[in-house]
Amino acid sequence: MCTKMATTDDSMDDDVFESDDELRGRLAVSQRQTLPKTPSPTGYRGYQPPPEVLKLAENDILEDTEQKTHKTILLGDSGVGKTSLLVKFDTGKFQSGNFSATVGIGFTNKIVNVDQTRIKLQIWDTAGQERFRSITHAYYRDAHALLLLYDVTNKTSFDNIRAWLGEIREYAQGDVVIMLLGNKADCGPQRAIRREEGERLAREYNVCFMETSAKSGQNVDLAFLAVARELKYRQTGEQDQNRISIQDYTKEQSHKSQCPPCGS
Ligand SMILES: Nc1nc2c(ncn2[C@@H]2O[C@H](COP(=O)(O)OP(=O)(O)OP(=O)(O)O)[C@@H](O)[C@H]2O)c(=O)[nH]1
Repeated sequence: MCTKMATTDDSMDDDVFESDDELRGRLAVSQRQTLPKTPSPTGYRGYQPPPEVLKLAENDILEDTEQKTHKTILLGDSGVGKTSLLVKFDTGKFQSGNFSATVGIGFTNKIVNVDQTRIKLQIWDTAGQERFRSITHAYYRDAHALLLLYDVTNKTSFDNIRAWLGEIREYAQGDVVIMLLGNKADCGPQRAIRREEGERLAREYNVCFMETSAKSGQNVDLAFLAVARELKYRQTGEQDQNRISIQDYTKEQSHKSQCPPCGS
């Protein structure tokens, strides 16, 4: 179903802060005081990375701990599918049904292979609701990459992208990797924003663009892979020989996506 249900779950378990004492101090205390305890979709205590990720970590724990972590943040209006995209990437699953808005912020670690190098992404899922904006601003500053989502069935979420990009300019580092994603691309009949409009906006702001679907999985892995590639090659200063082919691959796979060179 493409219809966004307007229910809100004003709650967040502080489990998402377990591995980050600083966050625990900054955020969780106030939330614990004011909100009932129901876990946010990505902040659950029993979280286990998929077996292939665990295996990678077992093989070379030393290297992984020494490896640079790339802080990657999902941004966009409430209901555009940030949590769903992350859950799909992380678990391969899509949970349809009642929409429960994210409260606060939480992260998931993922390792992505880019040309025999493991790139560690620490992916933060933020709450899209306006009232949490001041919390999420604090996280922009040290972000290496931002995935900015709109919902192709929701014109307001697309119109708000300019405001989001303004905030990014204000709070994030100048060299942050930005990927614009038009999510819910599976929703044919309800579509309100054409792919070309997304592409045009991305060109205007000189950012990468793809259409995605957390439901069908379209371009979900590819979006994170493209971000990891960009981070890797920026970090090493090497030329990405496969960059062109990734863009071609994106087009061929979906006929619905485009990734102009980031920041060029
Ligand atoms: N059809 C379709 N529905 C989607 C897709 N992605 C998310 N949804 C649905 O859209 C609703 C909102 O998704 P969420 O992932 O919770 O949105 P969010 O951006 O995390 O929202 P906030 O936590 O409030 O910021 C849910 O009902 C999802 O099932 C998609 O690609 N296709």
